[in-house]
Amino acid sequence: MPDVLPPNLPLAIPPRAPLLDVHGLKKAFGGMIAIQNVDLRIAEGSVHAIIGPNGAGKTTAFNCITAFVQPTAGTIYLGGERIDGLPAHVVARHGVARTYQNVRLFPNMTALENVLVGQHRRLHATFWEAILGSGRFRREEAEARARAHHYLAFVGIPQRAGDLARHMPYGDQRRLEIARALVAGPRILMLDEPAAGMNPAEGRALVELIERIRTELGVTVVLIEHHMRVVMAVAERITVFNRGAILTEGTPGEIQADERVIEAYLGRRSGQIAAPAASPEPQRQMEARIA
Ligand SMILES: Nc1ncnc2c1ncn2[C@@H]1O[C@H](COP(=O)(O)OP(=O)(O)OP(=O)(O)O)[C@@H](O)[C@H]1O
Repeated sequence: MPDVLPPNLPLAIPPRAPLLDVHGLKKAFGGMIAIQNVDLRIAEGSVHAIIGPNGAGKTTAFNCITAFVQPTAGTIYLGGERIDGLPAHVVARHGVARTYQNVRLFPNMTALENVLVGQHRRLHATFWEAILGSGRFRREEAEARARAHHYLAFVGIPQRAGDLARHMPYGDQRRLEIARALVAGPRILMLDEPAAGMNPAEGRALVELIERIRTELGVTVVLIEHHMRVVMAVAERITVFNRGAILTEGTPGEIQADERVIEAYLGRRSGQIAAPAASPEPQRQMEARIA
C-alpha cells in the first residue's frame, strides 16, 4: 500500500452540511420588492457575513429568517427542519437568536434582568409553581441567575450585572444584547451590525468575542456588518447583497478581489477603479464609502 495518495486523486472531504438553508426567499412590502431569489447556505459552526450597500435587503433577509416578518415566497430550513411560516417565538425555540441594528434592551432593567428575560424558553415551572414558590421554581430561578451571570462574564461585562441598561456605555449595551441572545442556548446567532458605533479597539474585541462564540459555544454566527475590517477578520464566507438580490458569495479574499463588489459599493463602473484588485485599496474605498 502506498503511504501517500497518488496525485490528482479527488479528496473525498464532504462539505459541511448547511445548518441554515434558505432558498428562493422573497419579501415584498406592497408593490416594493425588498428581496427576491435569495439563496443562503450557512455551514454549521461557521461565521458567515452578509454585506452590501444601504437598502440592499440584508435586514429584510434577517427579518424573514427570524420570522420578524413573514416572507412572500421561499423556504427556510434549520438543521433540516422547515421553519418558514412559523411564529417568531417558535423559530426562536428551534434555536435561532438575534440582535438588532438598533439596540433593543429594556432600558430601565438591570443588565442581569435583561439577560434573565432572554431565558424564558429554558424555564419549565408553571405560573402556579412561580406564585407558590415551589422547589422547582426556586431551583430554576437560581439556575437562571447563575446562567445570566455566566453569559455576562462570557461577553466581558460581569461588573455590569447590577447596572441599569440605559446607564451602560453603548459598546457594553451591544455586548449585553449578545449575552441575552446567547443565554437562550441558540444553534445560530444572527447579529445585525454588531460593530455599529464601535471604535477600532471595540471592533477588535468584538472579533475575538465572535470567534469565542463559535469555538467555545459551538454556535454558528451570521452577521450583517458594514465594518470591513471586522468582516474580513472574522468571516469564513461572505455573501454580498445588492438591490434586493445576492450579487456574489465567497471567501474574504475572493470578495475583496471582486470588482463587482467595489462597484456595488461605489456605484461606478469597475473599469474606473485604478487600484489592482489584490491591493488593500478596494477595502479602504469600501470603508470610506460606508463611513
Ligand atoms: N417594513 C417595511 N416596509 C416597507 N419597506 C421596507 C420595510 N423594511 C424594509 N423596507 C425596504 O426594503 C429595502 C431593503 O431594506 P433593508 O433594511 O432590508 O436593507 P439593508 O440592506 O438592511 O440596509 P441597511 O444597511 O441600511 O440597514 C429598503 O428599500 C427598505 O426601505
